[in-house]
Amino acid sequence: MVEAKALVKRFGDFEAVRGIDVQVRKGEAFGFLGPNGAGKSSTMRMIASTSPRSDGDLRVLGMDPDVDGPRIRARLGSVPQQDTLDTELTVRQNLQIYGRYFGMSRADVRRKATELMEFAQLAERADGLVDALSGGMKRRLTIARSLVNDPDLLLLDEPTTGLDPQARHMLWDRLFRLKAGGVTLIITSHYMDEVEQLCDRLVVMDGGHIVAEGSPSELIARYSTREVLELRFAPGEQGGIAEQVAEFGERVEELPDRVLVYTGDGERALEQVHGRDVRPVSSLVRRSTLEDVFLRLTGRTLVD
Ligand SMILES: Nc1ncnc2c1ncn2[C@@H]1O[C@H](COP(=O)(O)OP(=O)(O)OP(=O)(O)O)[C@@H](O)[C@H]1O
Repeated sequence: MVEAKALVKRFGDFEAVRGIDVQVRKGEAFGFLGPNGAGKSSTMRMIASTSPRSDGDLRVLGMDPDVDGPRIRARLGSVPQQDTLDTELTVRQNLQIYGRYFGMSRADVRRKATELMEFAQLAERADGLVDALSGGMKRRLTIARSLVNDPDLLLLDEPTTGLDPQARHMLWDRLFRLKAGGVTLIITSHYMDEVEQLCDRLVVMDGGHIVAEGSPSELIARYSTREVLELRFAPGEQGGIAEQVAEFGERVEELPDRVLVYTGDGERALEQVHGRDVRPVSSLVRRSTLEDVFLRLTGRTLVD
């Protein structure tokens, strides 16, 4: 569906995307995970064929965006980071106007809008103004709108940023349905849980580069341990702790607010910590996540 080789995006002298290779296969959910500024949105805009590449090679749905931009755009759906809904129109009108824009007949547009409002769980709000919708509803409507042309490929740039947990789960559920229906999804996110839940494969991006690629479980197995023990200390008491607990894990990371011990057995490590008379104010044993992968690869956390 997408094939990029040595893809570059420059803004003046600044290289936002520094020669990345990416392949997205039909029917998969593919993620770009990275912090703000990693180059995810710039990459998405090139794939969406709304921003020209500066260098390298790019094929989307088998076509070159430089040559076939309009044909590519007619076959993909794009959900940008910021909603661009017409807030003074109703839910139904937003969908219908978009359908007309794709050249659909009035009857088709009416049918499609009804189907999409069902899908987005917005049927009850059909004739209400967009302005009155919650953030989660607006996002669902933006996704519904991007599906008007039955796209083969759906691009979602930070789909749940700013939404509360319940709204995020509802939106993930809709995305799972799309995937089950055969739509290829490309998702950018700086939330590791989002990528872990939704994506079959992902690339980790940092500073315009791809620093790792694989399925969530492959990346965790390759770059982390099964469990992590998180230790938090009273203000000013964390100094020197990392050295004291280093031998209880395969690796120890010291963050400003906690010490992380990477180990196959977190409970055992916690017993050892207590045995050493180290007294954290709180401790937590959890499984490894993509956040740990990112920390290992870059020395930084995803969300500061
Ligand atoms: N139009 C532009 N002109 C100049 N610099 C830009 C432009 N768009 C993006 N950049 C810069 O390119 C870098 C990558 O931005 P990009 O938006 O692709 O990152 P991102 O990973 O999507 O992060 P975010 O989640 O903040 O959008 C950033 O340093 C950004 O400031």
